[in-house]
Amino acid sequence: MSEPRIQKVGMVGVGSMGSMMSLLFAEHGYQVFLFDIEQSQMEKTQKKAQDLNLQEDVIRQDSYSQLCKSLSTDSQPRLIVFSIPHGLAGDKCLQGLRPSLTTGDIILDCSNEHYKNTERRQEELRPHGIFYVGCGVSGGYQSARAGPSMSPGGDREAVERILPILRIVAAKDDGGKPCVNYIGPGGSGHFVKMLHNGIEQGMMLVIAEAWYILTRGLGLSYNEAGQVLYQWNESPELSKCFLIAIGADVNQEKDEKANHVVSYVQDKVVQDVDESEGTGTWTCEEAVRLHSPAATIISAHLFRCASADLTQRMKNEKVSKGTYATKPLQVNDKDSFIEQLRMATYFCFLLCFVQGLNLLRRKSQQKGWEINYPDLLHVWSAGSIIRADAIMSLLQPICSQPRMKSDGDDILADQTLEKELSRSFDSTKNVVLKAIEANMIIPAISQSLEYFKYSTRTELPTQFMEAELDYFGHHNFDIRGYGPGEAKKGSHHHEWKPAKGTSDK
Ligand SMILES: NC(=O)C1=CN([C@@H]2O[C@H](COP(=O)(O)OP(=O)(O)OC[C@H]3O[C@@H](n4cnc5c(N)ncnc54)[C@H](OP(=O)(O)O)[C@@H]3O)[C@@H](O)[C@H]2O)C=CC1
Ligand SMILES: O=C(CO)[C@H](O)[C@H](O)COP(=O)(O)O
Repeated sequence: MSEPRIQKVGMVGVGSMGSMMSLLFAEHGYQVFLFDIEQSQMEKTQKKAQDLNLQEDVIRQDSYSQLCKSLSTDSQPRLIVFSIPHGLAGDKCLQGLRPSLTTGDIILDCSNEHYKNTERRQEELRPHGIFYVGCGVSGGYQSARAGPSMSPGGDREAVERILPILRIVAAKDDGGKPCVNYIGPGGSGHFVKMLHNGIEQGMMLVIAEAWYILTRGLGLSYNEAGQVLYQWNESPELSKCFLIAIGADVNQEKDEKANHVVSYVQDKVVQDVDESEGTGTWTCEEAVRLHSPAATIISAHLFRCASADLTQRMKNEKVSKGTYATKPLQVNDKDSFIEQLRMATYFCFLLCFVQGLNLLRRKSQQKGWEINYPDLLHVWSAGSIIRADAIMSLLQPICSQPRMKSDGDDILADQTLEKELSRSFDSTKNVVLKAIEANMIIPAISQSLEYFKYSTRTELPTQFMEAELDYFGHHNFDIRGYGPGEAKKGSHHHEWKPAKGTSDK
């Protein structure tokens, strides 16, 4: 006998994302019961539902228990979707819901939650037969309304039960295939979304630096910079790249007084330092813990943190008296430099994905998640913030190789990818050279270049560092010429300078 079809959805948290998802579910024929600790959010959502003639199906609730009662039918399961801040909010929601939850109920947490919280909650609820699915949702509030990219992870049986609904509401690729797939057990769905946001941060800084070079370095007007980005978005390497497409819009947008909106946006990103969002910080923590050199992603995160404290930057600038101020870029041929900048953007975007996927592979191996990478790339191929048609098409076959599943080489060892990176390498190098001459701010572009160089070379300055480590710390080293050896303590020590009063150690 087939499972009874879920017809009602509980939505906890109806802010930017939750309100739009409520309308999305309602539009697809589900009855949606809302609960938010902020009354005004429920009112606003109901108002929007009314405007869309969906008021019958978007119903406000006064408590967690009322919500659960309204969702009850003769046939299980009940589905409750979360779209709330990370951490404590999720625990409070569960505390409120817990007395009303019964066997078979499914919580679908569509918030950006730390995967360890997800796994803790799964453990707590599992003995009671209650399922907790951690689901990444990407695409911002516009996609939450039109159909987001979704990455659910947790108990397979529970995910299979709700996949039919998710397939209805999720973004669709050009062939109409829903951008939602089962990611894996435990907290893998939320981990994957965290990583998506890490890649997103890297890409966002790369494009922000390119914008800075175009406008501050080459002196393009916002309209002209917008035109360049529109063209890039149609170019073979960067085709249909969401962050470039919206970057073009951002440059063109004017307010009612015909001023460019972007011209008065303060230059600081604050959600990492006020901790309203955690995914960037968590990605960096994971990269460090997993010894995975996600250089572009980490540099983007640190840069955002530095940007947030404008007061301090102002003080620092006063001390340096503007000595390091940005200067116009010196280039002979503007158009050909813009083309080099486009290729540099491509180079760095590719490396954001490489760093993210390599990190995920390490985590997947550690946790035994067995992530299906082609399926994951498909999830990100429409609706998501990091969607980028040409890059996804390039990565799909690379990520389909069996080595992605085993403890094999990293993605950088792939020939096809190497071809793409090597043909954009010189452009990137020239952009870095010119930008540095002009005191441009390019942490993501320069770190991408450095990451690529040190990841693909066999002779590194660590030769000297390892010698110094052995000099003062007796840390040992491997001998050159005898193969790479393993990533563990070498067998050789040289007595560079015996400690006081000793002739040997
Ligand atoms: N905005 C975006 O583009 C995206 C956001 N996300 C994630 O989705 C989640 C929601 O984001 P967003 O909609 O932007 O956030 P909002 O702050 O706009 O909405 C969250 C809502 O949840 C409410 N809330 C907090 N605690 C509880 C609780 N215990 N019970 C019921 N409601 C509660 C909040 O109320 P109050 O304001 O009073 O705290 C608020 O109204 C976050 O985890 C975010 O990281 C994911 C993808 C994209
Ligand atoms: O999850 C998101 C997009 O995918 C949200 O938009 C989130 O707010 C992005 O913020 P951050 O870059 O700080 O993680």
